[in-house]
Amino acid sequence: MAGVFKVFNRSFSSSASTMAQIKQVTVIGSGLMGAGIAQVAASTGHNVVLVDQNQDILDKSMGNLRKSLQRVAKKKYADDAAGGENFVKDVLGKIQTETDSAKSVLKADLVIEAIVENLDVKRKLFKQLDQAAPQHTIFASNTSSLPISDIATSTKRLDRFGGLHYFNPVPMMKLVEVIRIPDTSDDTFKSLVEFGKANGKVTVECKDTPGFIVNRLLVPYMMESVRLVERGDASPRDIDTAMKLGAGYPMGPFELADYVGLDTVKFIIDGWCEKYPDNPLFQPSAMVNKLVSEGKLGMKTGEGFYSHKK
Ligand SMILES: C[C@H](O)CC(=O)SCCNC(=O)CCNC(=O)[C@H](O)C(C)(C)COP(=O)(O)OP(=O)(O)OC[C@H]1O[C@@H](n2cnc3c(N)ncnc32)[C@H](O)[C@@H]1OP(=O)(O)O
Ligand SMILES: NC(=O)c1ccc[n+]([C@@H]2O[C@H](COP(=O)([O-])OP(=O)(O)OC[C@H]3O[C@@H](n4cnc5c(N)ncnc54)[C@H](O)[C@@H]3O)[C@@H](O)[C@H]2O)c1
Repeated sequence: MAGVFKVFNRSFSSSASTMAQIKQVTVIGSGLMGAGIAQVAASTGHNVVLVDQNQDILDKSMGNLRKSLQRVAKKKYADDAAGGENFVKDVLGKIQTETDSAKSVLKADLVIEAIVENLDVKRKLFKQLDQAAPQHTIFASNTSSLPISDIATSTKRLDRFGGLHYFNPVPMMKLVEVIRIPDTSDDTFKSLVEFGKANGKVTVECKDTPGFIVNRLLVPYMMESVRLVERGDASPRDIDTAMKLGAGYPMGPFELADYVGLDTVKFIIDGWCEKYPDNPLFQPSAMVNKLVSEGKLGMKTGEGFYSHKK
């Protein structure tokens, strides 16, 4: 057993460290995850540039971000409304928006990518960023399921590349998975761990393997739940009730799939099935495919396994 744990017990020499302190963060993609990451980074004192494809998307994201911040403030400053308002104002003041991704990284210590789960699109983005960003800038992807190495090889900074995997909703979920590829330097890895901690999160380390820790367990569980329904064994509602009351999960698998986004779930399972076609845990589902083809992506479109229309 000792050998199994060996890789995770590396010791780092702090005296030789050139570990960068991360102050300026660029978050690319202002969707569900990017907006949450920007919110948490700014709430913990970092200056953030939030990037998306156009200003309309960014304006909508900033609106969602403000609402989320107000929810946090309501709790944090329960008896101090003015303090809560100042908190929201201060955090928003630390976030700039930008539509030009090359320009957005000019001063960045760290770039966190949270765009669509598509390898070619991510590689194209990082190749462009690699030419624009300063030498010291660390790159990280928030990918749910793609190999970090496959994304990193689009750049010439493999030693300054890693994975930072946050969870949805970012302001509430306490975990960040930190992924290193064989070329990630100790200093880069340490900086990523420190950044996760500076965000107020608990960090865990995992090798660059499909789904890292959480999704490697969670996604097959969600797909197996769908297969229960496809076989006619139980309804989504009953499965959700069973897993909440019988296993203590905060959401059942169908509520969670709608929350994560069925498009994201489909991207993940299709990608793994293509790469590992013989793994029975990585098989796609006709039911998920149909919902996605109908544009029923879960909470973000108002309908998925459930209707979320108000
Ligand atoms: C696929 C990817 O790669 C990986 C993933 O991300 S997998 C998904 C991981 N996430 C999960 O498993 C989430 C499971 N669900 C949960 O933990 C909980 O249901 C939850 C934290 C989302 C919501 O909590 P819950 O008690 O069920 O609901 P709710 O009453 O709406 O929220 C409780 C409090 O959480 C806070 N909250 C929830 N969402 C928030 C957000 N987006 N921003 C700020 N605060 C939020 C609020 O303070 C809220 O209190 P409020 O109602 O007074 O505003
Ligand atoms: N949804 C989740 O629960 C979850 C959790 C952890 C990780 N992730 C991962 O995070 C990433 C983002 O997921 P999401 O759920 O936030 O997606 P999303 O669809 O909500 O947001 C993606 C955003 O990226 C923008 N975008 C796309 N291409 C871009 C480009 N070239 N430049 C700038 N912006 C671009 C889109 O306009 C969109 O606003 C994915 O890799 C996903 O797998 C998702």
